[in-house]
Amino acid sequence: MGNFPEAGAVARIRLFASSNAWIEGAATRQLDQLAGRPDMLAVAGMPDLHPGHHAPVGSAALARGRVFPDVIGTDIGCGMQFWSLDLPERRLKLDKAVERMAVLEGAWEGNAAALLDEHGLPLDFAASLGTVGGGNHFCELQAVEEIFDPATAAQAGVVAGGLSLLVHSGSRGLGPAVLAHHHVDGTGGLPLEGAGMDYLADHDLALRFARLNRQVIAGRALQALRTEGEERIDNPHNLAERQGDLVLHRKGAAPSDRGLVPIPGSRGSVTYLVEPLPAPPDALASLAHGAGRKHDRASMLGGKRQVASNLDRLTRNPYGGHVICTDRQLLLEEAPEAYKDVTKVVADLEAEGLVRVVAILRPVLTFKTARMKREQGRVKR
Ligand SMILES: Nc1nc2c(ncn2[C@@H]2O[C@H](COP(=O)(O)O)[C@@H](O)[C@H]2O)c(=O)[nH]1
Ligand SMILES: [Mn+2]
Repeated sequence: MGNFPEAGAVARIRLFASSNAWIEGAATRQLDQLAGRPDMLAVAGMPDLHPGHHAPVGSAALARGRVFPDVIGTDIGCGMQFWSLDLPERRLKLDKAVERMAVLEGAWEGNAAALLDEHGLPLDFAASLGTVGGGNHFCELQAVEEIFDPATAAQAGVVAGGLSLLVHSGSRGLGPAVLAHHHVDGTGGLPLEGAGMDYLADHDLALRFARLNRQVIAGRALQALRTEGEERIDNPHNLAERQGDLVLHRKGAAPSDRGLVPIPGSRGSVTYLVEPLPAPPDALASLAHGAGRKHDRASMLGGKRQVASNLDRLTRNPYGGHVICTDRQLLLEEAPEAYKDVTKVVADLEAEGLVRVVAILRPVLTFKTARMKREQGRVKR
C-alpha cells in the first residue's frame, strides 16, 4: 500500500480535486478529523467528497491494527453493479418498460431463504432480498451516449446501440444490524485483534448479502424487460478491507483495483464508465463513487425548488427518459440539482491521472423506491 507514516505520527491527507471543485468546508473538516483517529496512516478525499454522518462520503482511510465500523456506516456493502443487456435500444418499448419495471416496488417472489441459505448468508433479512431500498438507491436502464475506447468498453458489454443496467443498492437491514451489534462509542474504533475481527466477519456477510441483493434486483429487472443479460461489474463503495495488519476503509469510494468503474451522476445526468490508471499510493486504490451530494435533503425541500417542480417534470429526464417513483418528496430530495456535476468530478479524476474515460451512458429509465407509508407520515409531522 506504499510508504505511509507510522501509527502515532500525523496521518497523510490527500484531496484529489481541483481548487474550483465544489467541496464544503464541513467535508474537509471531517477528512481532517478522520485523519486524527488513532492508528490512522493516510486518508484520501475524492472530488465527490461531501459531509457524512461519522466520516465524509467520498473518502478512503488506511489504519494499522484498527477498524472503524462507524466510518463504514450502516449500509455496509452498498455499491454499483453493472449489467449488459441482450436488448438493443431500438427494440426497447419504453412505455411497456415503465409499466413493467414498477414490479420492483414490491417484494421479490422468489425463494429468498433458499438462496441465502445456498450462499451461507443469514436469513433475518430475507424479506428485503431483491429490493432496492430507499434514498438514493436505484435501478437504472441506460443507453450508450458515446464510446471513446470500443475495445475496452466491449469488456463491459458496452457497444453502440446497446442497453445496460446499473443497480445501486446495499445490504438493506443487515448492514445496520451489524453496525448496531458492534457499536463503539466515540471515534476509537476496534482493535483488529479480537473485537475488530469479529466485526469484519459480520461485515463480510453484509458485503456478500449486498452483492447478492444487487444480483436479484438485476434479475427481476431483466425479467420485467423480457431480456437476458450478464453481470459485468460489481463495485462496492462502503467497505473495509484487511491486508495483514492494515485496514483500508472506503466510505463512498469506489475501489480502483477491480477493473472498470461506473461513476453515475444523478437520475438526470450521464454515467461515466472509466478505466482506473496506475495511481499513486496516496489515492488508496480508490476513486469517486458518484457525483456526490451538493445540497442536503432538507434544502432540496425548500420553497423555491419545490414550487418550481411538478410531478411531470420530476419524473422525466433531460434525455427523454422516465423516472419511476411515486414519492414526490423523495423525487425532490433526489432531484438532479441535489448532486454535483459528474462531468467535473470525472474531469478532476482525469486531471489527477487516476482514470481514463471509456464510455458515457445516459439514463433511459430510473426506478426509485417510494418511502414506506409509515416513514412518510413521520417525515411530514
Ligand atoms: N444514474 C444515477 N445516479 C444517481 C442516482 N441517484 C444518485 N446517483 C448518484 O449515485 C451516487 C450514490 O451515492 P451514495 O453515497 O448514496 O452511494 C450519488 O453520489 C449520485 O451521484 C440516480 O437515480 N441515477
Ligand atoms: Mn451507495
